[in-house]
Amino acid sequence: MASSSVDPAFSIALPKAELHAHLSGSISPTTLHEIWLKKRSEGQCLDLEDPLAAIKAGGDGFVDIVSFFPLFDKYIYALCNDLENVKYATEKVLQDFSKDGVRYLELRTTPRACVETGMTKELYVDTVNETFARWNHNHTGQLEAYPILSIDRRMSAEEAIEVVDLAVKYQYHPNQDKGGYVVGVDLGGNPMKGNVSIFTEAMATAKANGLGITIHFAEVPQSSTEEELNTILSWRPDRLGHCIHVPPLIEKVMRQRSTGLEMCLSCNVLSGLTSGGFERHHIKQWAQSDCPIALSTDDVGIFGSPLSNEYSLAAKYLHLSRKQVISLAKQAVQASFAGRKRMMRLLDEFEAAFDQDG
Ligand SMILES: CNc1ncnc2c1ncn2[C@@H]1O[C@H](COP(=O)(O)O)[C@@H](O)[C@H]1O
Repeated sequence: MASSSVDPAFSIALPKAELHAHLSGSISPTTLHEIWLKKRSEGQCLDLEDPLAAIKAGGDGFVDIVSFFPLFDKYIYALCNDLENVKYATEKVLQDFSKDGVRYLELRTTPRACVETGMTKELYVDTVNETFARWNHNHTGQLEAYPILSIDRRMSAEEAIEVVDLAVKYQYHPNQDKGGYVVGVDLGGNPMKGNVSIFTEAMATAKANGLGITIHFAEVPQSSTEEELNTILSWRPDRLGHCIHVPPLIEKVMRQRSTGLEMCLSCNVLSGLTSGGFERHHIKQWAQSDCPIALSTDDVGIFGSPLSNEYSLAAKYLHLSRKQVISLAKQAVQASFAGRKRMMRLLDEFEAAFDQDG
């Protein structure tokens, strides 16, 4: 492999670890379109617009953040409201990440129920876990995938504990094959909603059971009060996602702890969560710290930027050589909840091949 610039072929070939992607936001418009056609042929979803028209970014790929969150509740969840389609969409998402050269994936999802189809939260998690189990079994040596269960900020304390209980029930234990693949718990959802302090008990239970903890952090000014951020830090999270509006004192603690950071460039820029475009993205400030950075896609089905493109963007805006891009990919592995040894080996092999040719 010649030592030239970071082009798309290089970014796809790079063995990548994706740590911050939402299952329902990673379903491609094409897959949603297929589900929509199937449902319509069965006389369902007749009032729902074609996903190929409904999920469209505006000019320059801009996605309006106000209509972003309702897109899930009103649209994507109406299509993926039964176990058959949840399974189908999950398989398609795993295939899409694999095609993009992702070799390790932590995919987060919120347990969801639907009375009309008989889908319970437990059946939802069971179906997702089973799909991951089958994938990992049938694709050894390719993409290795693990679910993370998300608590939504709108949930009650009891609902959050229910999510953690499911995560424990389906937890991944590396040395004993119990069939579970869940490696962690996330807190996400609309950052304008909720009071995070009610989730302290749920997070303590997750931690006590050895699950990884990752939290959406300082996404908008309203969710960036010192009170909220200090509450989250008191849970000793392993990783933090987005980290846009971090006050200096909080930043100091994160740097001291070398907390893993999930950075979603396209999501932040295209949704207007950050200002100043890619050029002024806060990844530049964190690149100078000891915090491992995991470049991530967040919702590739909506923002349309696969992980390989996120690496190309980082190379362009941080002015990275191929060697430095490989180091960045290793940082993501350092922050992962499983599979580190295998991924480091893959990246070392990739680097050695690159050294020989370059
Ligand atoms: C700006 N980025 C974001 N910030 C916060 N939460 C987000 C998000 N993007 C997605 N979600 C959360 O993920 C759910 C969809 O996937 P699952 O149904 O769980 O698989 C959304 O309902 C929202 O709660």
